Amino acid sequence: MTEEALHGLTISELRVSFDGFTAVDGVDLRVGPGDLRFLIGPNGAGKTTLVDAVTGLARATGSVRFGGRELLGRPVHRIARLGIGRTFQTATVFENLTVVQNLDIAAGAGRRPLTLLRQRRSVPPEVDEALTTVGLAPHAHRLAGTLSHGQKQWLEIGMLLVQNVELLLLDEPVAGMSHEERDATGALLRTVASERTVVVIEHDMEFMRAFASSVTVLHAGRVLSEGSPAEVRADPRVQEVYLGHAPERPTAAAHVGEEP
Ligand SMILES: Nc1ncnc2c1ncn2[C@@H]1O[C@H](COP(=O)(O)OP(=O)(O)OP(=O)(O)O)[C@@H](O)[C@H]1O
Repeated sequence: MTEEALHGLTISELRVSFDGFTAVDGVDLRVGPGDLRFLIGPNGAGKTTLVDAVTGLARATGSVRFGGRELLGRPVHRIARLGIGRTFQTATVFENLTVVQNLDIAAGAGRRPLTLLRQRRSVPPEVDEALTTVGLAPHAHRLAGTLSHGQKQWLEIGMLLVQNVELLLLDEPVAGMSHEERDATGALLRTVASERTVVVIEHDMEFMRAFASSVTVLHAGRVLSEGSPAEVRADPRVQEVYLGHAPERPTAAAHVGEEP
């Protein structure tokens, strides 16, 4: 098996229905390692449901393969053990523990709770590395509850890194961030994506244009368009979905995602 076949994400004919309503309607998606794929689309397009299906939270039919293994049908914790991790729009960190303790707990999922909480003399190397990667080394001993919204998101990404997650699925990681935090997050995602597979659900089109290496547009549970940020911006179908009408001039494509 090639390196790419081993680590890429391949979704085929994915379907998720809720009481007869089909939220994800036959999606095919291929994301290779080293890709920073943005998943965009209007509200209700099925983005979160797709990620729920990949991570075992939503029952689905079709196929989702990662690392050469089928994920559909496995329980959530087994999917996590295969190196798949996600973040939610609201960061889920332990607010009363320090940054380094949060990372330590994530890194030592198999260790006993008391061992984890005991004060350590030194920081494990993978925790140290994650602290530096996500830019939280200067805040290592701060309580996570005192971090800014953006810093909490970075901590969550760090918690995935210390678990050796190879496929990261991030739900609107820059929502509510300042411009500086957003740029720092983009740079972080690029670093992370150079060694892992990263899928980002996003509504922030400016952020997408600045940092995506490829984009998939979902609409009504289906893939509407796919390509580079420039290619999807130039796609009249994408314009129509976002603006409610086809662009009058090709240059209007520059405004995908902005209010008409
Ligand atoms: N548990 C559920 N039960 C019934 N319908 C659901 C459920 N979860 C999602 N849906 C419906 O499925 C559709 C897709 O929702 P989903 O949250 O995946 O969209 P989204 O693209 O992530 O939207 P947003 O950008 O607003 O988060 C919506 O119509 C939603 O109401």
